[in-house]
Amino acid sequence: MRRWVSFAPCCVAGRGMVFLRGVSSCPRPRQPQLDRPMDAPAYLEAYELMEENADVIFEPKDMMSERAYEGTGGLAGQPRPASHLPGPRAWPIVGCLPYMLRHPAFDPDRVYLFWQAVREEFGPIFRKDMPGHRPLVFITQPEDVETLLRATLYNPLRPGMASLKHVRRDGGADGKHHAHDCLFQGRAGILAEQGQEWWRVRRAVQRPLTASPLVARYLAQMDAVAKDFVARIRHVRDQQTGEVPDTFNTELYKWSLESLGTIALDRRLGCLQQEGQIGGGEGDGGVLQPLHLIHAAKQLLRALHETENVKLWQYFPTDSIMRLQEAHQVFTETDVLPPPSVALEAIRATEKQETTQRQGQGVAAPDASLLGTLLAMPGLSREDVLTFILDLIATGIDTTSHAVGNLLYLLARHPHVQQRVQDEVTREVGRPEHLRPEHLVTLPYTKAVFRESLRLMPVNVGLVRTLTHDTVLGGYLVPRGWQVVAPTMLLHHREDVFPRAKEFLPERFLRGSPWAPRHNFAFLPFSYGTRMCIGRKIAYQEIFCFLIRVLGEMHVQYTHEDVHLVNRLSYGPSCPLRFTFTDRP
Ligand code: HEM
Repeated sequence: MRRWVSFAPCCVAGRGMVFLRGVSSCPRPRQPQLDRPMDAPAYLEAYELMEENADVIFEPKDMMSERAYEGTGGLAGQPRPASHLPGPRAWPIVGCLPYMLRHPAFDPDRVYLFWQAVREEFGPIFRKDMPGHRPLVFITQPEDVETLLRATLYNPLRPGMASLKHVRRDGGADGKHHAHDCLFQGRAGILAEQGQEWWRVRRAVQRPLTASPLVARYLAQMDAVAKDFVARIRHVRDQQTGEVPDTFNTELYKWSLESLGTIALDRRLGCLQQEGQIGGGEGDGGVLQPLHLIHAAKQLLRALHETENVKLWQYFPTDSIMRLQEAHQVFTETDVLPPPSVALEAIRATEKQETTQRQGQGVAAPDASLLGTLLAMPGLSREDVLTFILDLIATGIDTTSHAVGNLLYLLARHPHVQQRVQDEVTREVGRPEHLRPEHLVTLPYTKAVFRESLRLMPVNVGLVRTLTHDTVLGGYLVPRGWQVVAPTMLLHHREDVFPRAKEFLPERFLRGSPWAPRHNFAFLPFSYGTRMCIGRKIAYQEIFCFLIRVLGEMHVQYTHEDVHLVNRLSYGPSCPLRFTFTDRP
């Protein structure tokens, strides 16, 4: 069965009001109608909350060119009807499948090559009709991305994750009763839910997840994980050549799970222990062993990728949906597997601890953990917290491990950039026993390198929204209910927006650069608005601990075949990342 890409949330792309400020000098192509449902006051709150929690990862002063974008802008006159949208020929029932499957650029692992070819043939906005779907509109101009995201700001409907919803909501693929049926109570969590139900949870978890002091409380643990990863590299690399084995992608994955576990599960899991030492994680009370956990997390992500791409599970229980259900249970059920689920166990431990610490009812202690804060949050049930933690695990592992893998690859291929990062890290941070929050904000060049790596080799496949009202995009009136996709690769590689777009030029993200992006909505790695990535602060902290510790101690080289991106739940590397690590003096 051939696969075609779907848009899982983490594939999909940020910043908050930074952009609103930064964009003021860009011409406003069109005035999108704002979807502000008068009968839904909760959504109105979203706007204020977004402003308060504007992304502070990328400071506007560091970030954007003030130059106006000189693109084609809006089209004068009446918009054309959607029926005039260009695109591959669509046949009754099969849509444009025959065109796609016969196209020389079509590769199910690299769908962006096909999209690029279609853009060349049909222009910057095109329509793709697929069997069983409403028409899908692809937009590749930053002005249209701005229109789309502003138009859906108050009610960001993101399609996808139907299989996760099925497993959580409808009692699982096998139709049997599972313990998690009562856990999820028919609710599917922020990844899969839309509208009021999505917002009910998102508004409660938004503040703790994006509050700098709370995330910074985990800096010491994430730093310890990064240091353990350096030791792990030394352990797994060839002692003569320094080259790591072709399982290194899995090592990155272990780092990511271990690092995320410090905040999401409030514990060290033990994924980076050397083989001889692997047992239960620290303070685990007998929960799953690290290797089982890694296996379950991998199975969850792989199965989710499959179920989101081939949806035969809607008609009968497929192997992929059964695997998704099985992996999901590993994190939730207490009676299926003898070791209690790691997520439930973490919640129980936190509840026990918090009950003794909490003075008043429903108020978390000032230094409460993320789990403790969420459990004390009014309006969030214990089941909501569990579901949310699972959502963090589902989205937070392959995104950061792929981002770091891509970054190491680009640094290995550009030794002069690597040298500059190392010089900056040595000068500004050195090799302290413990990293402090201020260390992470004194590395402008390293930040620029991180951004440029997310531009050239993005993690997110694209941003997707279902239109909640008719919207003019690229001069066409696209009807409400249609899905619109902004594919990252096609935006990030535009020569007119990113001069010398094919080159790795971190300087473009430094102030005053002649290669600076020409439009703010062309580069949204964490998306924009109320539905933007909620884990971006965590991702940033994890990745900077990694960079400081690994590049502070080692040089990285890569001598094998070129790496390109393949689409999974997020874009990942096409081959094993067999880096060579040598110790710096
Ligand atoms: C480099 C790393 C990452 C990138 C590039 C990234 C990017 C994204 C993007 C583009 C979205 C979709 C936003 C939209 O539809 O507008 C998203 C959503 C999300 N991300 Fe991330 N992400 C990263 C890391 C993480 C991490 C580490 C976590 C967890 C700790 C996480 C948790 C989530 C969740 C839960 C959502 C869904 C939010 C919602 O629907 O309300 N992400 N991310």
